[in-house]
Amino acid sequence: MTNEGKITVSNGVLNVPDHATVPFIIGDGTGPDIWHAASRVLEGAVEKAYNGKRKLVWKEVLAGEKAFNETGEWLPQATLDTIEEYLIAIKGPLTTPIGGGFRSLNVALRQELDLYTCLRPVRYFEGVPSPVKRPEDCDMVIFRENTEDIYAGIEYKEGSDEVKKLIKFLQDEFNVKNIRFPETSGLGIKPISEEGTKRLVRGALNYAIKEGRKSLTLVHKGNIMKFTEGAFKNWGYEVAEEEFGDKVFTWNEYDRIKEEKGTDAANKAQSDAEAAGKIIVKDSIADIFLQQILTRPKEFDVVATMNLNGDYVSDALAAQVGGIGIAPGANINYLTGHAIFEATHGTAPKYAGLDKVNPSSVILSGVMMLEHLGWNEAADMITKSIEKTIASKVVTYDFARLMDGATEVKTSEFADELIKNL
Ligand SMILES: NC(=O)C1=CN([C@@H]2O[C@H](COP(=O)(O)OP(=O)(O)OC[C@H]3O[C@@H](n4cnc5c(N)ncnc54)[C@H](OP(=O)(O)O)[C@@H]3O)[C@@H](O)[C@H]2O)C=CC1
Ligand SMILES: O=C(O)CCC(=O)C(=O)O
Ligand SMILES: [Mg+2]
Repeated sequence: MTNEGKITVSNGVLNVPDHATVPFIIGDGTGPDIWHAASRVLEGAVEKAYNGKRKLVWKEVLAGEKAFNETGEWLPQATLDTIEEYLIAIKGPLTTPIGGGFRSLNVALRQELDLYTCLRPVRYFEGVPSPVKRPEDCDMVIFRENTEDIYAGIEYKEGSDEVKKLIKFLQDEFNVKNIRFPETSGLGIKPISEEGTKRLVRGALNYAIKEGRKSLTLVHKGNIMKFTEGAFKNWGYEVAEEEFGDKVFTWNEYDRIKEEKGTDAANKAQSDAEAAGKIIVKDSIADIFLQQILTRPKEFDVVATMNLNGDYVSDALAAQVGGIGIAPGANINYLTGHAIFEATHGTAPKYAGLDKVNPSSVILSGVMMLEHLGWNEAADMITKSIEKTIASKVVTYDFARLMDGATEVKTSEFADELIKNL
């Protein structure tokens, strides 16, 4: 009898039936174009890898425009309940209006399900056009905090009663004098907590150890935002030293040794730690980090940062390895086992319905999902097929416009080619 149904978790271990039901959100804009291509590739790989023994059974759940048109709600409770129940889901991008209107549904999904890690690996596929000379030097994994920061949505519109009250409170109670134009300011609040930081950095360090990575960089703007971004840095070092002991060597430790015994001793301690395979935990201020990932990418490996920095860094790093068309991701709660896999890019509305954009980001998010389920044979098959297809220069518009001698194909044709090359 076929083992089918829900993916469950017990004692932190996933129990994946052979026919695993996976909820999906089709997404807005280019979402349907990409989803139809990606789902075929994922199904094809699972079929081929396991001769039909294993199967992904899709279960559609609604969010975004489709949900609004069918139910009058942008993010129905039923969608949250189903993902909560089925544990693992995959989604296309969802539109968020700018400067007003409803708040991001993508962010809401992460917050409602407490998917506190946004995991975005950035690696180069041979042959992909890139703006840098050695894109293969960029091999990083971003751990972006996914539930806090200014994404919490605590912000007040210029001129509103709330903003007037809050500004008056800050002026009267805290003697705040440097709101430059108090009559016409909007205000946003940036919560960053010890728990939020530590669970993110803990996940990043567990990942770095499991995957044999060399370093973890805490990216922050703690010189300016001392009690939010600066605290993130301090808590990050704290969790590394208190919970990971001799598996890590931190720049805090380096500074302590330098102060006590001098620079040579500190340098030796770091190189001994590297030779012993310890994870070097360091930090970088966000502005110089953005320069150094371009000029010296080999120095960075796993990266842990807050929500807004992580958003910017994700798209910047994606550019280095060929762009947002090939930038996968996952939103994960390592404690409950819940995860939603999704591309880094958005809905690219100008291309909606044209069967044009690159489906690789969602396909590679699916590869991450297969790996998460332990279906590594199917995952590897897709990765190899992407490598082979790009090497043959059969690509979508985004790569074709930057490649000599490329054959430009549509989204659906690229999926056909991937399936052929499985
Ligand atoms: N997680 C999510 O669901 C996300 C949702 N969004 C939302 O998406 C909407 C549009 O956002 P926007 O800032 O324009 O960013 P997008 O990522 O949607 O698109 C920006 C540009 O990136 C390129 N691009 C995007 N997707 C692909 C793809 N699959 N293949 C090839 N190129 C691609 C296109 O570049 P070119 O023009 O050069 O061809 C496109 O014009 C907004 O409402 C935003 O809030 C944004 C990010 C994430
Ligand atoms: O939610 C959105 O609309 C944008 C989200 C985003 O840019 C991201 O998650 O990278
Ligand atoms: Mg983004």
